[in-house]
Amino acid sequence: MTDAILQARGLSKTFAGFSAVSNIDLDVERGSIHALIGPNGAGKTTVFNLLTRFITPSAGSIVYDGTDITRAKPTDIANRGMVRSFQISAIFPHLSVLDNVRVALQRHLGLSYHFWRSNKVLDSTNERAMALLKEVGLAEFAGTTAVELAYGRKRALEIATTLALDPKLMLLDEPTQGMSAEDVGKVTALIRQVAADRTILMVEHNLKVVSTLADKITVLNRGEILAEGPYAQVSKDPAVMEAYMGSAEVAHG
Ligand SMILES: Nc1ncnc2c1ncn2[C@@H]1O[C@H](COP(=O)(O)OP(=O)(O)OP(=O)(O)O)[C@@H](O)[C@H]1O
Repeated sequence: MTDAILQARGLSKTFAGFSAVSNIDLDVERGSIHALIGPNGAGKTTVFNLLTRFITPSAGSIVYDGTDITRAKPTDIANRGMVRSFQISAIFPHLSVLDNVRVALQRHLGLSYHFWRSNKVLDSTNERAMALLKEVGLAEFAGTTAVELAYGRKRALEIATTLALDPKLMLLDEPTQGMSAEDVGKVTALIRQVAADRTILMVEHNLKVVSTLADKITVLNRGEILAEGPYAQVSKDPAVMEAYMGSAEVAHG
């Protein structure tokens, strides 16, 4: 029996008559890493925006963890544990790495700014913030100003601030984009680690990352699902190969 934490049915989005996403059914299994791939303009970002309610579907329904969220507010969804990586991870560049995670924790707890400023409350989040930094391998950078972090470590900090919201389902938007091969390897390992007791849905252009991490891959093309399954299966699918032919992503692979 399947246990989908996220289920979309007949999801569609039309922009001024242009059908960006049409009639998509998606099942994200609890505890899995699920990747959304496809050539440029395939509709991946639109699907992410629909699932997280940044935009409203023209048709279809979305059920998250047993609740219909088709009309829910993005913040309600985040509070229920479906968190998109950049949603709270606008890193404050001039705060320390530790303070960035503490701010995220305080936001999760819904405490007011003034309350947050009390030393007692700050101390109480210290321990949890340090644990999160440890989890993403940034403990030794706790006192570093965020802006000074190398690029790969900034993404690790983003993941830590996302983890601060205690997500059940994390949506990662191209987590390895623009990274050196070394950083790609590190972030891949980090994603695998944080996925141990969570579900991950990711848009990712790097096919090597996808092939390493994803349990299931949904391939989008022109707003529709072209293929779905494990990497070994979809990568041999003639329709997928044709859709990728001549597209930039092949080079990334
Ligand atoms: N707000 C909008 N208004 C009009 N058209 C849009 C809007 N957002 C997206 N589109 C169109 O919908 C299609 C899908 O775009 P989307 O950004 O979801 O694709 P994508 O797969 O994320 O592409 P990329 O890999 O280039 O980021 C594109 O043709 C795009 O131009």
